[in-house]
Amino acid sequence: MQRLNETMYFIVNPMAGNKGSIKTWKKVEEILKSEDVPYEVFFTKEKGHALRLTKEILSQTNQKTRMIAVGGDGTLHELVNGAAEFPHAIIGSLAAGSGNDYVRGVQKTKSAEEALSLFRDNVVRVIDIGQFETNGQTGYFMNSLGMGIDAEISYEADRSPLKKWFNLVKAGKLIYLFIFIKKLFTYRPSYMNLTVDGSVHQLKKVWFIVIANQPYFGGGMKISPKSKLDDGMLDVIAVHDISIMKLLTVFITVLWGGHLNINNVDFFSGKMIQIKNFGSVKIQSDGEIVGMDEVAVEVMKEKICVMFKGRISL
Ligand SMILES: Nc1ncnc2c1ncn2[C@@H]1O[C@H](COP(=O)(O)OP(=O)(O)OP(=O)(O)O)[C@@H](O)[C@H]1O
Repeated sequence: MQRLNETMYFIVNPMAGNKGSIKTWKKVEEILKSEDVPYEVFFTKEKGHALRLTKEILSQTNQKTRMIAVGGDGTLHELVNGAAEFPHAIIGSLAAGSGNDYVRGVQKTKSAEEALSLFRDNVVRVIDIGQFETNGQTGYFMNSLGMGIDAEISYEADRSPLKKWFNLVKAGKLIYLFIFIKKLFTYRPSYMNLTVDGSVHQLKKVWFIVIANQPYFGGGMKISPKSKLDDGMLDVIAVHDISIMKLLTVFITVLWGGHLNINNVDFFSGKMIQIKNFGSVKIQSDGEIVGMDEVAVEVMKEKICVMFKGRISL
């Protein structure tokens, strides 16, 4: 059996959570020091740096190695993409971003202290992830991939000068609500072909299609309540042919997962999924924009090892 590398590796995105990640890291570093836990820390300098650091660290060892993202789902997304081809990687996260759906839906810890104690206990499991190909690029997602208004909101929120102001008054998530309301009146739902394990669904006026590996997306919305991390399947939620008022109902009921009872909120489950949009719309993967209009997704069964608290079957 492979030995465990005693050193824990932390990759901190200093910009995550309006720089709140630094505060989280300092608190955790104090505990690590006071308890003599071996660790190394790296601070990212730009987008893409966490992925490169993860590859560099993992290529220098073949011992089982704990790689921990300190940030939000964007930082975790980079760690997963850097680690996916290294079977000795073990993934964890200290929630310090604005969404933190990975910690909410996969790792299931409620505080940094609890997460740290989980990392030290080293309770692990191997889970599925999604692999996508879009516009000639491939990558992985841990939480979900979406095409439609969700990706357009992500894109605009990240670039909005208002984000800084919402963050300053500690209401960072409100930028997404603000842009959602704006998009309700400007976004044009489009025609999409959705193929799930060979069955083609021609959908009109699609607001968005999300392919989920775990229940949560968008910072706490229970988009796919039935998703399991180890079933070798991905779940697909397609919202189409509904009025703006009904879409608002979807965005309220999704908070507890009640949206699946609404007409034209369709649910599918499959291993290979393709979406083709007729028009021009963005694609997000764990909240990061990865492409446009056409994507092929496949489940990678039991691809990655994560630290995990909770029941064994989700
Ligand atoms: N040093 C850095 N400077 C700027 N951006 C960075 C840096 N390190 C990582 N990033 C990028 O920051 C983005 C946001 O990271 P993350 O999701 O972890 O934080 P967040 O606060 O939850 O952000 P958001 O509210 O945008 O989701 C990611 O796209 C990541 O690649």
